[in-house]
Amino acid sequence: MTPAARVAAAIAVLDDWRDGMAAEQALTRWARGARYAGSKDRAAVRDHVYDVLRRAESCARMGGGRTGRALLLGLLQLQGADPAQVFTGLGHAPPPLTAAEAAPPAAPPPADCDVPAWLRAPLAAAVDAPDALFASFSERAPLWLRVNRRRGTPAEVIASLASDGVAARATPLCATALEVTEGARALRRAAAYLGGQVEPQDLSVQRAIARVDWPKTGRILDYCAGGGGKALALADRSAARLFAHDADPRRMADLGPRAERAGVEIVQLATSDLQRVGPFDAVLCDVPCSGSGTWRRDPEAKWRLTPARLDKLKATQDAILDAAVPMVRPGGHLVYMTCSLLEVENQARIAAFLARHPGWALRHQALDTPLTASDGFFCALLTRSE
Ligand SMILES: C[S@@+](CC[C@H](N)C(=O)[O-])C[C@H]1O[C@@H](n2cnc3c(N)ncnc32)[C@H](O)[C@@H]1O
Repeated sequence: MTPAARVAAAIAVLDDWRDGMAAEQALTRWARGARYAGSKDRAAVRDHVYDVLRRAESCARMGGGRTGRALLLGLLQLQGADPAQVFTGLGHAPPPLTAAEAAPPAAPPPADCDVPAWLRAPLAAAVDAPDALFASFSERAPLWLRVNRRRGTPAEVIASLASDGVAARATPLCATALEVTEGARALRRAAAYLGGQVEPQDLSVQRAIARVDWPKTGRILDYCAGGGGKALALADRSAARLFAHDADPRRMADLGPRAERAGVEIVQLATSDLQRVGPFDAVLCDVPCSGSGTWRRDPEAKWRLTPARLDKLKATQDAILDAAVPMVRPGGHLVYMTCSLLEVENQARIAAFLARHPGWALRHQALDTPLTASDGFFCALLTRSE
C-alpha cells in the first residue's frame, strides 16, 4: 500500500469508530477485508488511528470536523505534513482537498483539549507539571521489557535481542527494565522472548513491584491476576509459593503458557478454593480501574470514562479490598495497585480502607507517572496487625 492508501484506510477505520465501533474491532474489520495489506501496512494504519485517538479533539478542531477524513486531515496538520501530498485522489489515495480543507491550518489547540474537561483538575492534582502530563498523553508510549533474571542478565538479554533486530537499553530507574528503542515489531519472534528471558511490562509497574518488601517465603496470592503479568514479576522477587485468582478465570488463559516460558510455577485457584487454601502471607490486588495511567496505549479509554463509571470502579475497588482482608494472615501484607493517576482511585481508596478496617497500617504508597517513569501506576502496601 502507498502511504496515501494507508491514510485512506485509517479514514475508513475512524469512520467506523465515530459510528460507535471499538477501534480494535474497526481495525480487525478493515484488515479482514484488506487481504492485500501486509504487516507493515496494518501497523501503519493502526498507528494513524491511534495517533488520532490520542489527540481526537485537537484533530477535530484542526481538521474542521469529526469524520474520519477531517480527523486525519487534522492529524497531518498537527504533524506538520502537507495534506495536499496525501489527499490527491490518485490510485487509492483519499479524494483531493476541497478549497476549505486546503486553507492554511489554524494554530494547534492547547494539549489539555485532549483530556476530557471533567478530568483535567483531578489529573492535574496528581503531578507537579500538569501541562507536561497532558502533553505526554499525545505521545506513543515506549515499549518496556522485564528481564527474567532466572533466564539471563540484562546485558545477555540486550545482546540476544540485538541479534534478532530488537534494540533495547537499560535504565537507572529499575534494574530489571529495558526500553525497546528499535525493532519493537520483531519482539515476538525474538529468541529472548520465545525463551522466556523477557516479558513486555511497563517500567512503572516494575518499579512498583520492586518497591514492595514481599515475603521471601510462604505463600502469595495474586487475587486479580488476569494474564498474570504481576504474578510473573513477583516470581523474580520472592521464593514464596505463588497463587493466582481472577473473578473471571478466562482472563487467566495465558498465564499457564507464560509461566512455562518463564520457568516458574503459579497455581491457579478458583474462587471456591480460596478459603480452603488461604490465608496467605501477602495478597496482591491489582484492581480494575480507569486506566488513566495508560491512556497513551489505550486512548479510547479516556473518551469512554464517565463520572458514573468512575463511581462504579471505586465501589469495585473497595469491595475487592474488603474481600481480600480475610485472606491475609495476621501480620501479613495487602498490596493495592492501579494503573490510574486519579487520587479517588488511589490514596482515597486506601484512606477509606483504613477507616473501615482498624488493625491495618499503611507502610507506604507511591505513584509513578509519565513524568517520573512511564505509565501512571499506583501501589500501596498495607499490613495487618498480628
Ligand atoms: C487490572 S486487571 C489485572 C491485570 C493483571 N494483574 C496483569 O498484571 O495482567 C483487573 C482484573 O481484576 C479482575 N476482577 C474484577 N473484579 C474482581 C473481583 N471482584 N475479584 C477478583 N478479580 C476481579 C478482572 O477480571 C481483571 O482481570
